[in-house]
Amino acid sequence: MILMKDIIREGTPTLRATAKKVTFPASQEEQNLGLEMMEFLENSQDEKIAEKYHLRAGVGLAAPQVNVSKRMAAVLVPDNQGNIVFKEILYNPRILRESVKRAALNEGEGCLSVDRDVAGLVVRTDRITLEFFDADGTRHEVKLRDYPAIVVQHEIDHLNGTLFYDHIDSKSPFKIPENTVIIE
Ligand SMILES: OCN(O)CCCc1ccccc1
Ligand code: NI
Repeated sequence: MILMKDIIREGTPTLRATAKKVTFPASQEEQNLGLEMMEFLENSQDEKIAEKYHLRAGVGLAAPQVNVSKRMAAVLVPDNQGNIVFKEILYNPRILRESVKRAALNEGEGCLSVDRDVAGLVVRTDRITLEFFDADGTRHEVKLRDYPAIVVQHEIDHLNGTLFYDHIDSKSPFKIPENTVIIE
């Protein structure tokens, strides 16, 4: 199982690298990694298991975070009632369309690879059309908005070596740009 010790932190080069596309069908190793990343998210969101294994709660995990520079990520997004609204293992995720409207989480963002709080709004796209492939190479296209869309953008950033705080306006971190919805 993936533990916090397996998650690389700032300063580890892979976190700033551009990850490589997966070719299909994904190898057994790539399929196992996808499932292990999803298992980590489920464990991290289970109070008892998270406490037992000292896991930080995560709603997403990208392969570069476990030092594998491949374009794959797992997302497990709950709503405010704890019901899962988006659960996928994404291979070669790609944003096809972005709304003009922007969105940011009211409380900012964090990252399992960043062991410090970085305050400020992370302004992203409110609605996206996402293309991704599953382990068999089957193409999927889904429309996402608000929190699930924010999480997917955070994970795709990891595949391009971008971290959430790269988006924060250091001069005025809490300024709300035009046409931006704040998500509680
Ligand atoms: O890369 C995933 N990870 O660092 C866990 C945190 C994910 C995440 C946190 C806040 C907003 C969007 C996504
Ligand atoms: Ni992250």
